[in-house]
Amino acid sequence: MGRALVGGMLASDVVQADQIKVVEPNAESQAWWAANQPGVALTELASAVPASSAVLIAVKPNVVSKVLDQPNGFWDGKLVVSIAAGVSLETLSAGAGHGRVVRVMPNTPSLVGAGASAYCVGSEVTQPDRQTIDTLLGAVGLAVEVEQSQMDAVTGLSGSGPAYVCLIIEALADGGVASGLPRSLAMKLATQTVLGTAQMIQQTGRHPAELKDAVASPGGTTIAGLNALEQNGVRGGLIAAVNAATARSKELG
Ligand SMILES: NC(=O)C1=CN([C@@H]2O[C@H](COP(=O)(O)OP(=O)(O)OC[C@H]3O[C@@H](n4cnc5c(N)ncnc54)[C@H](OP(=O)(O)O)[C@@H]3O)[C@@H](O)[C@H]2O)C=CC1
Ligand SMILES: O=C(O)[C@@H]1CCC=N1
Repeated sequence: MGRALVGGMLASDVVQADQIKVVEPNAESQAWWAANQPGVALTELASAVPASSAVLIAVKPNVVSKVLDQPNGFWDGKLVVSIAAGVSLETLSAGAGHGRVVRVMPNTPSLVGAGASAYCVGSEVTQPDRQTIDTLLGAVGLAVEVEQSQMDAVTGLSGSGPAYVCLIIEALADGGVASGLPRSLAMKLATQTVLGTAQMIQQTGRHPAELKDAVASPGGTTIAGLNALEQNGVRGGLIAAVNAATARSKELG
């Protein structure tokens, strides 16, 4: 996720590579950064943080407190931003030793400037800090401020959502193959159908149910397909997926 955010921010020109320092202990990941983002410096936490105004923590949730556990005053004057699922503002504040902390839930389409991020802020976050967050996240897609109480549900919906949509696209393509299309054509058509439908909903502002009805001709193909989806519990399955991921985000916290 850290790669997607940094990649998206660099592509949008909101930051330059020489403004970013990456701390990454994993040798394979270090090699990835060197090969794919050669302008970004790989360094250690002890030298990166003192030289930075803002820090983005993109490690797994159970590692966040370990990363924050540094000598007294280490995080003073730094805007500390975490993208870890379930990790609360209170945990971030306790680890950083101040309330200039931001909890963000981004998603992977940030890599191509089409992300959806929600964030909530700690007690000492200033208006300029909010602008910084809006600028950085806004550069890679939609950025909205929410209440912390909404973050687990955001995680279950938009944080995990790209995986659900990928599964849907893959399954649509499988259906095309099962119905006789070559794999590459089926994948192309499935992907463009999901993209185009999302754009149509966004640009027309019309309700998805209305747009769905417009596709279904009486006695036609679409209503036969919709009937199969309902019989197979797709709607209930997606609702259950968001609920399960929301519950898991609560557990991680
Ligand atoms: N993937 C996604 O779509 C999203 C993820 N997130 C959040 O982003 C965070 C990262 O997730 P994800 O990118 O999937 O996980 P990854 O495991 O791919 O990335 C985490 C990276 O942090 C490294 N790391 C481990 N310990 C440290 C440390 N002490 N200092 C610096 N780096 C360290 C890991 O190395 P190593 O592999 O050696 O452990 C790894 O390269 C999680 O908290 C997750 O909840 C939020 C939104 C969406
Ligand atoms: O699966 C996860 O835990 C992370 C958080 C949201 C998306 N990926």
